Amino acid sequence: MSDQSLIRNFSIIAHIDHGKSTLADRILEMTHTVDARGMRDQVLDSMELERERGITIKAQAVRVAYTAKDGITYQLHLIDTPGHVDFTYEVSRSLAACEGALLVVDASQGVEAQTLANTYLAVEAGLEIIPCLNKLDLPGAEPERVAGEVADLLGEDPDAIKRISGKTGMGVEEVLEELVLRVPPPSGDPDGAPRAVIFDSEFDQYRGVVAYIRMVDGTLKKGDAIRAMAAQTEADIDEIGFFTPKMTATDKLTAGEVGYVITGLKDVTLLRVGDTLTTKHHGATEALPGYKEVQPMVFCGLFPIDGDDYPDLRDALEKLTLNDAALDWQPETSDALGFGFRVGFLGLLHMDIVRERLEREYNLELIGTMPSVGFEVTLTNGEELEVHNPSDFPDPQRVAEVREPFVRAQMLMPKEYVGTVMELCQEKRGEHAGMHYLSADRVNLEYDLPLSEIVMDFFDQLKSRTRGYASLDYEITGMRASNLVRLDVLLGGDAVDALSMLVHKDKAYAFGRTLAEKLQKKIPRQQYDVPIQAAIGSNVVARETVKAFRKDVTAKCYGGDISRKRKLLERQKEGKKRMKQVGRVEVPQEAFLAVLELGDK
Ligand SMILES: Nc1nc2c(ncn2[C@@H]2O[C@H](COP(=O)(O)OP(=O)(O)OP(=O)(O)O)[C@@H](O)[C@H]2O)c(=O)[nH]1
Repeated sequence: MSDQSLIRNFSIIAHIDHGKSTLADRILEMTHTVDARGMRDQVLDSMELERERGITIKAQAVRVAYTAKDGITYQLHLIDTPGHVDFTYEVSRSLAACEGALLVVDASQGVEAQTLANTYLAVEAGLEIIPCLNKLDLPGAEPERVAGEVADLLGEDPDAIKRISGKTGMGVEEVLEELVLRVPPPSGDPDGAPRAVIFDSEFDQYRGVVAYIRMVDGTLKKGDAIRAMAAQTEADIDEIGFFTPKMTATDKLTAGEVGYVITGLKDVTLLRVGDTLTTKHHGATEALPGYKEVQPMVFCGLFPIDGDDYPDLRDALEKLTLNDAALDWQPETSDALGFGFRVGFLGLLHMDIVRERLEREYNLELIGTMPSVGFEVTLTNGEELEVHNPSDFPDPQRVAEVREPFVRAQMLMPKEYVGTVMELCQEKRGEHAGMHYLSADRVNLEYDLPLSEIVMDFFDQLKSRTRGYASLDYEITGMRASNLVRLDVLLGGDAVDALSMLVHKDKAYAFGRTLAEKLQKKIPRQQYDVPIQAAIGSNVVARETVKAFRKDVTAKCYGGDISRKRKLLERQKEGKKRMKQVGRVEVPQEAFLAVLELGDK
């Protein structure tokens, strides 16, 4: 089918847990896209980790045939979007492949930070937005209040907003009717030079890179020689098709359609999200707008506990990179931790996911250093540096200016928490940027904050100070000059490079003192006293000592029960697993993250 007037391309956008995947499942079920037997919950979240964590990481696209009440069968493409702040760019590209969006808001919760962020992205992309209040089956649902919030956000009539339950299916059909009526069909040129936007790409071990595309103009056919305009990649189309949600091969995709191409390329960076595909011969000369190379924003060092695993860690990173164009890494040597890699991520969730996959799927035991952001440094001789690792920070004498990334954060919360959240933002060097009421008692607070503070423990603090009631979203707004200094930690007199960090000068002393206290509790007793010092340059700002231990763990066994003794020794070994020998001192993984707990003294 290629009559554009019958195509509707849409996404479902929502705050985390508001029920996006459940609604998608219901739509697939109601349109018989997936039969009852093939139906498992959340068909669209295919990655194992994704399922386990209940979050959507990869955007997916399914073709659905829907016969509306007017008797016409429409071809709907449901494009799933990642639901997390780390993947904003991917969300924006998925939305660029659509003409409409279903905005799902949990009627027992209300408008949250990602509701706003995703709505803004959808408005920016010029989409027709159909709001739905979800989870109406819950006794705690407050559709009237939440309809008011959504109505304010979109300028809609609160009574016209759909009331649905993704769980029971109530109201879902009405939403599809509305979608067919209100979302405009695609309007590209079916006879023009082919142009398709890549809104996702993934690596399949057997088939190579699968690029998810939305045809904007013209036609792409099996066998066509194609070109990715930004990456300058050329390849032939081995297979072209669409998702039902199974991959279903076809001979061509034409303007308005959504599907995939397989080319045999082996590296996702060759077909990047946001790039435009055209044909090599008689192709388009102008790419579709909006392509951007994503930059890693958060960095951390990853080191194998057992140095022999270094080559395995490299292999594992290479494999993950095949499927993750946003992952960036290079070898790093640390005096303390040996050989490892400095890895760049889009954000903290991305970092957690990659670490977990390395440990789980590749069986690696890793020490991860404190996450840090990328800094820009201008030296006194005018030279510019990018610093991704605090231990590479130049001698302060040579530094003319340091700049760090700032974000504009939006925090939504009940009004009684505004005071405590403002206090938190001030502590984290925030600048107030705005505040308004969403409804009588819910407030949207905006602050400009350094990303480095968010990376530390901001989200946890926000959650704990608002008893879980606040939601957060942010976007990077640019670099700003800051007065930062490097704080070093010395164990047994030796500086441990992996524990260095950049902190604001005004906070450095207090920070150093608390950090030394935390480390003193984290580092187990050893055969001798271990002095811990925090220093800025040669200036020691704090000092603590881990006293030598007096008792042997096995001393209590009286040498009698040999199996018990072995067990104890084994347990001790187990506990040591996540230890790293740093000079003469054994340091556990948690010490490297001690700084994350500085807030909750
Ligand atoms: N009672 C009720 N629960 C629902 C409904 N829709 C979703 N849920 C539940 O809400 C939780 C989150 O639903 P999901 O569909 O996973 O939410 P999501 O928005 O896809 O979440 P992310 O993928 O993390 O963005 C799950 O426990 C669902 O079972 C509904 O209509 N009624």
